[in-house]
Amino acid sequence: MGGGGRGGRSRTQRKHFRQSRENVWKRSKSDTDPSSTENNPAWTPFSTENAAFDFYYKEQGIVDLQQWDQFVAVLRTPLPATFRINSSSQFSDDIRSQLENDFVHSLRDEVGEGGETEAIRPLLWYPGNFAWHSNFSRMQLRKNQTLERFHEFLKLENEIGNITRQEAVSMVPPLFLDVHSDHFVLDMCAAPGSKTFQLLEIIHESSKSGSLPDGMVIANDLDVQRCNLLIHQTKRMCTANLIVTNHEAQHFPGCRLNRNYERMEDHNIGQLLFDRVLCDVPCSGDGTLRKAPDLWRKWNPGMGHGLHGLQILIAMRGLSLLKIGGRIVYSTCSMNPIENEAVVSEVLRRCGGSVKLVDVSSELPQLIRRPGLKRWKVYDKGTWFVSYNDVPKFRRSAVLSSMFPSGRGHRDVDSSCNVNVEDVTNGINENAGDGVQPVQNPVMSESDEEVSDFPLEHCMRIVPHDQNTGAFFIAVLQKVSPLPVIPEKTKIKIDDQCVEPANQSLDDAQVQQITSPENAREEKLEVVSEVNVDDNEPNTEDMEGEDLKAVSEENVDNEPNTEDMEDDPDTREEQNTKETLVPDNVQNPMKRVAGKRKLQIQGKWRGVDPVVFFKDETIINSIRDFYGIDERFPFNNHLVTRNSDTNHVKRIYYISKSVKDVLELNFKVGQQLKITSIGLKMFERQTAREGSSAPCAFRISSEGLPLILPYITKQILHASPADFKHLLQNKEVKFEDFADAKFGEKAANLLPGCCVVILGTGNTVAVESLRVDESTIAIGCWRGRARLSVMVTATDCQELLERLLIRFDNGNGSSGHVDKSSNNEEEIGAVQE
Ligand SMILES: C[S@@+](CC[C@H](N)C(=O)[O-])C[C@H]1O[C@@H](n2cnc3c(N)ncnc32)[C@H](O)[C@@H]1O
Repeated sequence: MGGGGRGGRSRTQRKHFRQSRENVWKRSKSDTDPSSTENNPAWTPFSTENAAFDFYYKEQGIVDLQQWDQFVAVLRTPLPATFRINSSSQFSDDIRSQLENDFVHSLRDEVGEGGETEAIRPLLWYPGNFAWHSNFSRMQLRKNQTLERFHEFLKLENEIGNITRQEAVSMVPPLFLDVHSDHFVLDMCAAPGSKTFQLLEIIHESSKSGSLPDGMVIANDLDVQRCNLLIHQTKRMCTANLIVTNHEAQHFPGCRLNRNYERMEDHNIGQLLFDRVLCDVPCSGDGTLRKAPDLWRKWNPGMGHGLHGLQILIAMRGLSLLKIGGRIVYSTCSMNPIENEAVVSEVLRRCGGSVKLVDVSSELPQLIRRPGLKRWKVYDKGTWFVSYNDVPKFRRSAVLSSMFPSGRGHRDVDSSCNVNVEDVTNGINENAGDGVQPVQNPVMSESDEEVSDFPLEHCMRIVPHDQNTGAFFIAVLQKVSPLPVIPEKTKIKIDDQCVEPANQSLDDAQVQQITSPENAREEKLEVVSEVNVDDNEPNTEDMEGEDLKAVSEENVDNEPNTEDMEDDPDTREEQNTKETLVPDNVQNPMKRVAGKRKLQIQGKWRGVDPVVFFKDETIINSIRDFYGIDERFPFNNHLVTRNSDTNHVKRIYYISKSVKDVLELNFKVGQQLKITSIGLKMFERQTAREGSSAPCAFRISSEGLPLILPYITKQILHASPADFKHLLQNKEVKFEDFADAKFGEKAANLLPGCCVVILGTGNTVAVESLRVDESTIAIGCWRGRARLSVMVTATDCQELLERLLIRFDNGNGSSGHVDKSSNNEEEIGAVQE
């Protein structure tokens, strides 16, 4: 958390920021002797002392002074690693039983002192006990040999998507959103996507095999590279109900049809409004000090001040996009009241009774939380202010009335417009910044200390020493009526600094579409290419608040080994995706420039792959016929591509009805949404080098298989566990080498090309009559001239083998280990014959 805002930095600021980070590392490494600390879990190369921090938060009273020592002592220790089982995974029960029956005992025996240590245990407050706490820090998991098997398990399951490594407190906000499977949810600041993943899990939880929930999630983030991380994270979920967008949350498009259009057209949605909004805003991130100890050196009170204005704007935009009766959760991983209670108060003030703070004290009762603060002060340049009245005029551009409990004075000053979004987005506010050292004798202003009139005790503060976590702030708000209307004449300039008047709000339910500055910046060139996400996943665990490296744009998607496949010219082109500058006056921007990739345009967004409905009947019919796809599986308007040249389509994505409705609306409103990723990769162009005798040019992707599986009637085989395992272990098996000769024969009788192999129960006679349901295990294969080859990644093979071994427990001593040697690290493909 709190790493937000980098997207708005200028190049020079980014350079300074990088340099200062590097200096922190250099300084701190030379301060310490790594050899003596290597295996010490408490070791950190950073000093965890910061006098300004103690001074500031003691005065703010975020914890009772009697508890201060305990609070900071815990804050200075490394954070225990926590993780969550994906509740919608078909393997969630297997994983849980593996944890309970194996790891709980083995880890306790191995590392528990005298056996009493609870090495790993479920977090009782998480519904269904899907979330788990370990007593080991990330460093311990990496370094401690006895934990190796557990660490490997976490890494593998995380990669597959069966579990997500995520900080415990970061799991809390989505739980208070009360999401239902038919909800439209907006995750405004979503990257790297751990909460988006949770939201998707909830939406998918009760879906039956082959059906999709009615709801959907739009995950938005300002930062393109972080968006790519999010796409990678959520790809593990295999969902057709997700759109990823790339906007400034405070300017998120309204997508509202005008009234004439509404009358003329029979459409599903007239405006993009949401049932739930998650507003996990960029913040100073001091709640993550336990996992990001370098923050101790950098921390100063100004970090929070600098983000306050942006946080209000984002929350207000979220509220304006929320349906009446809908819920919004505002959260930060900061402990600073200026980013928390002050923001909530200002939002309530602006909404004038149309929004209420919800008392959720009876929800998740096992989660220990503390009430929000009702009183706090504002610290600026050596002075504590208890009221805005005492702030000298020359400091009023940095110290805003909205920062105070009463918010008094905000009507006199256009407070939010005084905040430079560029600065606040960066977390750098020169005016508000303070030195690290506290002033020895701070001045206190004269006025009486203010107390908020709002029921801020309904906000939740989670503190580290209550349940051995990081710190978090959460407020749950409900929109009970339309937001206050803005009189026509006060619909003020909408520029980078200010979306709305300081004391009034734009409600999309009432106000016609606004022209956001972002919409106007059509010329912004950012290459966001179709699923150009590195499968060699950077560890996105707990990335909130961390500076992220760019994700490779090279497409190493879930493709079979290219060595074995014919080179597809289109693939080559897409893999070399790089921004190509096209002169502004170019007539047809989609035209190919010799040897270079065309500049993609998605509506008004240049440099972004377009989203196009795929309607090529010839291809669709060939796919339907080849796999015998049941007519009940809806194709019409559910297929999209990211290539407007439909003759060269490489991948076809499947979208749910909810996503389709949003996409259709987006076309009608002039493509206001800048879509980075949409839907589920369902089909992928594929030919074998052995000569493309395959009648269908498209294979089914591993992500799409679970959804379409119940509707496939051709090119499908049921294998006995022995043959299924044989396939997974060897990756390619000659037809005559299968244990079950009939199976080999059936494989040989398939049409050449992609096919699906389903794991049977062991009885070779009965397997054909098995019904496909949520528990069915199936893999994509390639029927070549003489053999079957699996078309899933080595990691997936390994995971499936482990599951098989646990399920069937055949006791033959086979390790089930997959030989990765003949393959590219990630991919297994149909092998040349
Ligand atoms: C606290 S992190 C979000 C963590 C995320 N919700 C999760 O659980 O993985 C804040 C995010 O806000 C993004 N951000 C910063 N300024 C933004 C803005 N103006 N609009 C949208 N996103 C923004 C940052 O790129 C960052 O990814």
